[in-house]
Amino acid sequence: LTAGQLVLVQMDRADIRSELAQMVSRMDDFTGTATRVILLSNEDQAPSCSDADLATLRNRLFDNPVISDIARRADGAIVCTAMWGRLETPMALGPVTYQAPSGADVWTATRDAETRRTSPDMIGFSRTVVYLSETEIGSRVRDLAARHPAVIYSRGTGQIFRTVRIADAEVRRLLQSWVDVAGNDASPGTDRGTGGPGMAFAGDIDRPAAAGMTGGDGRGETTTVIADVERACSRWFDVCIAMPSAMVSILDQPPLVGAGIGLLGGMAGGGLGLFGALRQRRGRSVEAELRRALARGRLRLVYQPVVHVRTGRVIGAEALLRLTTPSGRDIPTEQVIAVGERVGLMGQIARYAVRTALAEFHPYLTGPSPLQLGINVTVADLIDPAFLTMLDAETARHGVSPDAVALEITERSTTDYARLAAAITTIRSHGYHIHIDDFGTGYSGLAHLTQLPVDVIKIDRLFTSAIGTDAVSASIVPQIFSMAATLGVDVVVEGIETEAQALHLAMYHPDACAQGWYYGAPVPVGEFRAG
Ligand SMILES: Nc1nc2c(ncn2[C@@H]2O[C@H](COP(=O)(O)O[C@H]3[C@@H](O)[C@H](n4cnc5c(=O)[nH]c(N)nc54)O[C@@H]3COP(=O)(O)O)[C@@H](O)[C@H]2O)c(=O)[nH]1
Repeated sequence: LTAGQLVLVQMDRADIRSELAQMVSRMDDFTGTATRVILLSNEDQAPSCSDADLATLRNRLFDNPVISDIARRADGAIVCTAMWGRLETPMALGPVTYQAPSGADVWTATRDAETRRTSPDMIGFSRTVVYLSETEIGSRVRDLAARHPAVIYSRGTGQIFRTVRIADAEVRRLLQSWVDVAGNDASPGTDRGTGGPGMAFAGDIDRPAAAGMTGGDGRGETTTVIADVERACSRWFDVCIAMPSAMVSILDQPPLVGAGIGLLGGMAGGGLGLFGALRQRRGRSVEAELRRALARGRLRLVYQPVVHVRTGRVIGAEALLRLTTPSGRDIPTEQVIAVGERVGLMGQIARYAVRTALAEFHPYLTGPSPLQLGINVTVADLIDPAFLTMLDAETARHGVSPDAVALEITERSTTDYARLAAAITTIRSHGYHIHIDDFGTGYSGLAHLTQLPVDVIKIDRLFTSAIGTDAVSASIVPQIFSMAATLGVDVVVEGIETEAQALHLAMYHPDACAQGWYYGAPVPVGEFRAG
């Protein structure tokens, strides 16, 4: 086993402890705000869901950006919310994921593996349920955890609430077992748990689950193994955060390297207890494909028409990324974007998309009746001045007016709304448009939307799939339209698939624009028809 095959990444413990302390203090902020809002709302005098009650809840919502909605519950169902008003059909609350010692019910964020959509955390006590803003929490946690993976869990029960940059199910399971062993005896405050990783390590090292340490398939993949963990717990709430403080990356291992790693783990004992193996073969192969495709210009774009509902006229298009492997396998775009986000390639993807889209779609963006092209970018791109410089250069190069380009914000988080709002203002002053994508799933907090000077909101297909049915989510669509009218922004309805949905739109929202398979699937530029 040569030294070159093992890289030990030992992070600075002092750094990690200070980062943990900050994270715990942020968590205390969120939970403290949610608790205050719940207690205040429980004491309100007006009857639940009366006009006066909803008005009070709305004011409270505007004042608390970490909350994305405040709801009243009765008989295990949400009956009204500050954002959506009284629901015609109460929305049943699923089983709680955790009951805090205080008696509060907690539903933790769930992420749909298929759609990658995240539902927010909710905390309920008595008649009030607050929805924590996924955007706020996610971005602050991601901020602080930018350099480290982390797992957030209950000290009382060891239940994992959330993992940050720990995607592999196996590691989650192993962290869970570490939490089970070490979590219960952690003392409050930002001190290191006394259980220590060695305890879990002892049980895990020989298990087949540690297969990452047995050498893989010898094709030279990298395996990362978490070797040691630091953690800190809130003094006030039942929440702890654990971060790996040492990781071992095994590079280009020959088939028998695992034996060596096992030996190293054995020698290091509790101090460097190897207690988890990360196998990310699938993720890594998508990453490798993505990197190769970016380097060789093999990423493709397809274009989906956006139509004006009343006239049926194509008024624009959205550029959507496609990755096909040399062997002809299409990798789902959701997966490509997830990997791009995880490995920090989104900036490159956005630049690639801008250059490619303007180069191949520019004939539709110039001339007497230019279309408008939506290009997906992240918040990080919007606030990067170099991105705007590149965009200006590319539009000028292809003779495209900035007015024909809309940047669609796909990332569901931001670190700083004031900064994002300032960046949006600058970009719009150059003539570009800003669209909020997937409205209803991310930036849905009213308080946030009013801070962002955007041109269009695109209603997520999650809601439009219910159009014309009796589902609760269908009743949300008219409310989004009235909110958009109040804010003076236009609406694009996404995911229209059927004639019935299109007719419904034509009847009730004829001046909206829409997108979906009914009007046209995403196609390569050569197959795009504007007429
Ligand atoms: N940052 C970037 N994100 C990108 C880019 N290209 C795409 N994306 C985002 O990836 C997500 C998945 O996109 P995709 O698989 O392309 O799916 C899009 C459409 O194909 C699909 N669609 C369109 N019409 C319908 C429909 O009628 N029914 C239905 N079930 N699906 C439909 O929806 C996706 C469009 O989503 P949106 O962007 O929200 O309008 C997606 O989140 C993309 O945003 C990229 O270059 N950069």
